[in-house]
Amino acid sequence: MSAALFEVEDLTLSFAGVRALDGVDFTIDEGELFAVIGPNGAGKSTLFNCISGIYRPESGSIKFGGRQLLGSAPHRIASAGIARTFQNVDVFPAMTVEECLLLARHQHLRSGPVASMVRWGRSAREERAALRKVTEVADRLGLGGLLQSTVGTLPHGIQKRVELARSLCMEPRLLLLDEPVAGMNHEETAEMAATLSEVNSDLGVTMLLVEHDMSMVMGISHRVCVLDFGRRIALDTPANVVRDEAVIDAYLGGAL
Ligand SMILES: Nc1ncnc2c1ncn2[C@@H]1O[C@H](COP(=O)(O)OP(=O)(O)OP(=O)(O)O)[C@@H](O)[C@H]1O
Repeated sequence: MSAALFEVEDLTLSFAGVRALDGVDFTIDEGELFAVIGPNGAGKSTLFNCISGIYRPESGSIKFGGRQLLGSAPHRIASAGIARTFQNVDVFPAMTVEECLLLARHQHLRSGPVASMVRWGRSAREERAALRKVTEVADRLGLGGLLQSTVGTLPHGIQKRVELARSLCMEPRLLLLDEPVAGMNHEETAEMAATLSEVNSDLGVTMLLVEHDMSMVMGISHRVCVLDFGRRIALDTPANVVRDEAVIDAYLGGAL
């Protein structure tokens, strides 16, 4: 890990007088697996929506690779190298896994529509490269044998994997993971945690994880930021965060 890849400074946003984010600061290093936790209503989704350009904060700064992201449209933020997954599975149920992943990959194809239709020259090469990338990502996530399966017929845990694969096909430098194990059983959760760890360490994808499953968060994260009522109340290693008095109070000792 070296210089900070991602910097959030003094981020503030209110909804009808409720401070959803109140002067939040943190940085994420290149290669880091960084988690944000907090009780319901702490501001985690608001933070994600500010980073992906869906909400515009009242004040503060969000920098990625030194570049200011505030004011950029969501598609520009995505093409800058920030991909995200959603709390609820957000995949096209009628598509095959392969089609779903190719669609994500198409963001990287530079050929115009005419060349794409006749599939020649650069377009044909890009198409082959896209298929190679999709197959490589699918194999890594254990989806290699399911490329021709229809997404909507697959179990929830596998659909969450397809969603992760889709975001990895975009080759992000930063991956925002919104509750990646929500609704998963114990076994699926353990498998997803292992996959995220591998993707982080083997592919070097920097990750910002929001998750309620504390044992999963504490097991795979390098550092954990804790929000409560929109304020950062702790930022430390998992081992120190679980001992932090303010964190224990915010969770009433229940979740940790
Ligand atoms: N679009 C909105 N309009 C009004 N209030 C909102 C909106 N989005 C969030 N809030 C409020 O902002 C605060 C933070 O909500 P947020 O959804 O960010 O919390 P969270 O930590 O993601 O919670 P959860 O764990 O339940 O998903 C809450 O008080 C919430 O009611």
